[in-house]
Amino acid sequence: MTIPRLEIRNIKRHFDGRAVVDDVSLKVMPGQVTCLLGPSGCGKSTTLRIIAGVDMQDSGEIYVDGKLICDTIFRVPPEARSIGLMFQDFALFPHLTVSENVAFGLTGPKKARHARVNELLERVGLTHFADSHPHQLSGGEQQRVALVRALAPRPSIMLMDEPFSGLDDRLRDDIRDETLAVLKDEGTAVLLVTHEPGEAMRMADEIALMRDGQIVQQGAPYNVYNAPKDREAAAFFSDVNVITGIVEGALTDTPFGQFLAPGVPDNTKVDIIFRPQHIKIDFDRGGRGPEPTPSDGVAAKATVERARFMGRESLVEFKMDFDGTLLKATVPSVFLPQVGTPLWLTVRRDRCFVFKH
Ligand SMILES: Nc1ncnc2c1ncn2[C@@H]1O[C@H](COP(=O)(O)OP(=O)(O)OP(=O)(O)O)[C@@H](O)[C@H]1O
Repeated sequence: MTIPRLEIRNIKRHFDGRAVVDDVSLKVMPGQVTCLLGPSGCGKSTTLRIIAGVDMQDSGEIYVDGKLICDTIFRVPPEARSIGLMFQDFALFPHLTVSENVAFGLTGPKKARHARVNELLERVGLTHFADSHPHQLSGGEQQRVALVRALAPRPSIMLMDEPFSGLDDRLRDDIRDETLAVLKDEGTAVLLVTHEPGEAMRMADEIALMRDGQIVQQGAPYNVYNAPKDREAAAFFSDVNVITGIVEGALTDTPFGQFLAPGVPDNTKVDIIFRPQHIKIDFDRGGRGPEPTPSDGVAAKATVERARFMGRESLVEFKMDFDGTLLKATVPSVFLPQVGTPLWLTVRRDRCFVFKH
């Protein structure tokens, strides 16, 4: 088995008696990008600061390549951890040129340092800015300099805290993709903190979803998105629709047909959760609606409440005939039915999640 490049075990950190990081364990494999994803204040940055060595855990251990680098007694100092850091306010040194910034953390013979700086500037297309000063560069260019400055000493691990949040939207996706390509070229293990699910989905090999100081779910983006652990985990990634039902014999009846609720006791209230893109819309057919199908179950009648064009897709809001529940459906491209139009909805049953209420 490959040894993780970075492993933290049972890290805890309290501030004013409150567990801000509450027993967090995590592994990052060589060449892998793991995103620590969660809402503001859930303890992501504190976890990162502890790994970087700028904050200290109350208990727990940190290992690099299987070797202990920090517990509560033994502590390798931050500068000896072979960890690169990149934070939102990545402050380049204003009085140094771009190449001097990149060369800053390098040691060894001058020729080798020079070659490394040139190689990295070429890699991110900034060779022509080598002798410029940071203020002469755009935000995106400065961000790329910060990236290669952090990577110059070939850290085996990179810790990144919301590194793209200072960039404007149009730039961000390109910079993310380029950053990812450079990190993969270098084979660095990356732990990236973000509160944006889209960023995590785009960058991560593995997502660790964090809430209230704990990792609640961890896995490949596809799995975390398509098999959320609970309602909150589902709702962190997109809008969700919720209908409720009562369990009887491990099944719950809904206007969309029956759903399995394995292991849930009788008379328990459950939520059936599904994303707006997993609703299918069909015509009224004189009030009959479509026939049931094995994959989509039964159709339920609804009336259009509102329809908006969002660019890539249209968002249609429905009021369900059965109990007035409001559901949201997204449809690729343009679909703008009149308010009040009766339509029939089915849901992708394999994309529905049943959780206890
Ligand atoms: N030095 C400190 N002293 C007291 N409380 C702190 C300290 N550092 C962090 N906290 C608190 O710990 C909690 C978690 O902070 P942290 O910065 O780790 O969260 P986060 O998930 O990274 O959120 P954000 O994305 O907003 O930075 C917050 O409530 C914060 O106020």
